[in-house]
Amino acid sequence: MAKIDFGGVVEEVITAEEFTLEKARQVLKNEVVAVVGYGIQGRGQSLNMRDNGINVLVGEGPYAWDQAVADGFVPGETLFSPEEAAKRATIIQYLLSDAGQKEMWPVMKECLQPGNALYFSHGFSIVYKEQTGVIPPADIDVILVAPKGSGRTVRTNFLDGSGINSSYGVFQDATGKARERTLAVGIAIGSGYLFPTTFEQEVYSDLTGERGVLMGCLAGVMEAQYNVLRKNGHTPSEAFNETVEELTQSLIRLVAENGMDWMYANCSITAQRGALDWKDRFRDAVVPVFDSLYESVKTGKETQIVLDASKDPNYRDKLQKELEVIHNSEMWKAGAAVRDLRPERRKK
Ligand SMILES: NC(=O)C1=CN([C@@H]2O[C@H](COP(=O)(O)OP(=O)(O)OC[C@H]3O[C@@H](n4cnc5c(N)ncnc54)[C@H](O)[C@@H]3O)[C@@H](O)[C@H]2O)C=CC1
Ligand SMILES: CC(=O)[C@](C)(O)C(=O)O
Ligand SMILES: [Mg+2]
Ligand SMILES: [Mg+2]
Repeated sequence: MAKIDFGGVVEEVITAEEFTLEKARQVLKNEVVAVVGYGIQGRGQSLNMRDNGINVLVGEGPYAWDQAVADGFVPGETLFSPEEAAKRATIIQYLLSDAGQKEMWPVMKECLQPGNALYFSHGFSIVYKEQTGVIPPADIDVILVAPKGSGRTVRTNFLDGSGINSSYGVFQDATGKARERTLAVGIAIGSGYLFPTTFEQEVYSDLTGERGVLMGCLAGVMEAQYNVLRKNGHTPSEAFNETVEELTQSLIRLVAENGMDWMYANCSITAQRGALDWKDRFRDAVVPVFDSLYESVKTGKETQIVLDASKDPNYRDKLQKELEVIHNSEMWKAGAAVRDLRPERRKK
């Protein structure tokens, strides 16, 4: 276990160099892993495990059955209904959508055998058990590996050799092997390192992060700035370039490469001075929003919103419409035009 100093706080992380793929294969050699739910995470994780030589079954309904077949899973051999896959496995990766996990739980519960491991990639079902009803029997392991990125990236990073970071946790250790099983699966799905968490810390931070800086806040502040520029007479190309394109094509890459100060260090004095002054104003302005977001996560209000929305049979159609509004907005149509003009795309 590597002890790593994260800005003065020492944490123990598991790297793929310490817990090697060879070791993961050894730990999992007598296990059958069923990935129940061939969605965004299920697909990425099962393909990576299969490529890593793990014995993987997929459990899926009509929703993504054809995709699983197209990816080489064979009906009756490596592809089954969710119940059948779960019954045949020793480690059950429960990767239905969070609302789907609640819905299917009465059936799934009956498929679990003593000594199985029930695996999640989110603390949602377990932590909000009053709302989901997901209460596993005492004689199984309940474990978590939560990749910190989209399932799409879990796969593409695996294919380009870079990997993804994941958090891991054990909620219930019935076999005495829960931790080892967790780490083995974590490495097998393509994690470059695994940092420790609990189901509760994972779900609180994840729900906050995606509603906040990673997705909701990011989209909101981009819209706000774009609209102000447009209101003041700037063209769409200018407003989009100054709000999104320069970020994704230049500045955030510098942050990813070497940190925030590196990005500042590589911009003009003019930009540095102004941005450093404005940074604190923006931070202070959004603190109340983030406080109320965290509260809404902790109290289960966000959970209820997700569960209620997913119950609507028209949810996917409604989502499609919401995404179309974004897609068809001037800002994101301008974005499409700007992306097509990137030198490397024009060369094709
Ligand atoms: N999407 C992502 O990249 C990430 C997802 N996670 C977690 O991984 C788990 C799986 O999430 P996703 O891959 O996004 O799931 P998803 O939305 O892609 O759905 C996975 C499967 O769930 C079933 N399903 C979907 N909606 C359903 C419904 N309303 N009722 C019954 N079944 C339904 C379908 O069989 C589908 O193939 C969740 O716990 C999620 O929070 C964690 C990290 C990132
Ligand atoms: C990709 C990820 O980890 C998210 C944003 O938390 C999610 O899709 O739930
Ligand atoms: Mg996440
Ligand atoms: Mg999430």
